[in-house]
Amino acid sequence: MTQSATDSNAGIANCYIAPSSVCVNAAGKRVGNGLFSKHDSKAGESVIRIKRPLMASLETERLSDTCANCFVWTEGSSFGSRLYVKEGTKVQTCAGCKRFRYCSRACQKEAWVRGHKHECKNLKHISDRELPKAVLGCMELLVRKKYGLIPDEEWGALCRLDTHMEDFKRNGRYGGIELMALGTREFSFTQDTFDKDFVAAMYARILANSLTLMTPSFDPLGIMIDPTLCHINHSCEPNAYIMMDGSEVHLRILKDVKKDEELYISYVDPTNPFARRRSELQERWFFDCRCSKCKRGPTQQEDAFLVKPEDAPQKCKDYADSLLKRENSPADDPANYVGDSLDERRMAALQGELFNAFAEQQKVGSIEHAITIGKNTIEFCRSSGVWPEHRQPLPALRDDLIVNLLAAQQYEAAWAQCAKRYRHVTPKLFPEAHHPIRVIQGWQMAMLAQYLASTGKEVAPGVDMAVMAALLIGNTHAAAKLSHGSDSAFCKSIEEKFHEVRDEVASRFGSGDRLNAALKKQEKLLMNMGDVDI
Ligand SMILES: C[S@@+](CC[C@H](N)C(=O)[O-])C[C@H]1O[C@@H](n2cnc3c(N)ncnc32)[C@H](O)[C@@H]1O
Repeated sequence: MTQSATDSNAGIANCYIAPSSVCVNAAGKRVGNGLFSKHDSKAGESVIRIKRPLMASLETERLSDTCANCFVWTEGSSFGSRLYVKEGTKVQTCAGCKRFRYCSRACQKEAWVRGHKHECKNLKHISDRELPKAVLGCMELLVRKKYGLIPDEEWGALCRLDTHMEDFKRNGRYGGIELMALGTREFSFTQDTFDKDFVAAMYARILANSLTLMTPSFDPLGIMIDPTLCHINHSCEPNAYIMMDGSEVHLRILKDVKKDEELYISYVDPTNPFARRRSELQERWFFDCRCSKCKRGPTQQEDAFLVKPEDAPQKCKDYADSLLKRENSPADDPANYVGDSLDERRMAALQGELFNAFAEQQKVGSIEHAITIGKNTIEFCRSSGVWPEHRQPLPALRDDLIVNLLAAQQYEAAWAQCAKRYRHVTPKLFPEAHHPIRVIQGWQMAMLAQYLASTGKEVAPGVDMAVMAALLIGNTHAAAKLSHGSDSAFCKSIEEKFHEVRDEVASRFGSGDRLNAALKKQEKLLMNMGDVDI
């Protein structure tokens, strides 16, 4: 076995593959596999560690500012919270292909040995052509296989992944796949090794099975595929999640699992309502979800309104009626389905309108415009009298609004939204203190508090932003050990900040009762700030 095979399989000893209870046919027979835990595992444990996924391919926009080997994103936008990226990190273009960039000679060398030396000259001729990430990823796999750089065992596992060709034929994407595969075969100079049907199947496999390549703060960078990771089934109430640390991929435990329990990640945003989750899973992964949460139906908090649809305020019903009269009413999209009664269709129409606003907020070019959409839609939800703070897409709208306010340097307004989220949204959506999204949000907020402290402005009466920052960094520090792992670059950077901030507040309050009282006071003020209507 080659070095790369040994490395990439280094950390899967804690799990095994066996028939899954969610992959069953109409007769109830188990027809697909899943990944199971070999031992009792506690929340925060890493049960799989893969040095690098078999294939990873960056988004076109990330090729210019991200290392194609270790995936360090040099230009990230998450306001001050990306301290795990070493200051001054830059990427340099490969002089040959002029497409990929690397942050160091060591990264360039690693990529070269892994297979880039065989594709660099091929890519050189087409350096001015934009190629989709799936094409680049597929080219990489084909070239590495052609030159014997992927062990048979791993290649076999990759080839056993479902191509979903029949599904692609049904949804009309098959033609596009054939076309892309032709280009992939030609650009990679692998016509002598693989026939066109094989390449089309591999391309389809990538589309149907890849996971999102991301930073430790969940900024999407591209796609990745790995035969081991591809055995993990989906659940809308997952007990595990994938976390990246540089090029390393970990499967970490979210909720304690017992020996022989199946491990699940969520392929989609599990905080979305029932019909939206299922529709996304069907569209992108071609299956009807059979997870424990879906089995309970649309009865969970993510499907609840503040009042029953029939009790919605008349003003809200009138507005929904105007949406129902539209030719393409959002209520007709199965992803917005709430129920068949008129009042439920009204709620479906409202929901569709909100998700459209969210899409618009993400699409518009100007930050100011995105802020206006975000604020107006949030205000609409608040005044509707039916929309809970934690029902999507309201939390997603607020998350984006915070990012945009930070980009527009409207720090106090961003803080107010963060306080609202901290108080009313995060604990509902992510009840576990070590939930990685909760940790990322806490860290972002801590950095914002630290910045506001440095301005010396009084954000609200009695608020001491330096102590607030210490409170938030302390909480994040403890939780990040579980969410990201003590050895991760992310956790180490928090650790450093934690010591720095703790020393600072200790110099003002000592380290005993006075400090605890100061922290408690700020926690209370933070809760009050979260209660303000915005
Ligand atoms: C990436 S594969 C996961 C591994 C796969 N079960 C196997 O045997 O290789 C994704 C496929 O697993 C099945 N699957 C995953 N999660 C599921 C769920 N919650 N309910 C039903 N099927 C699921 C679907 O067929 C889906 O297309």
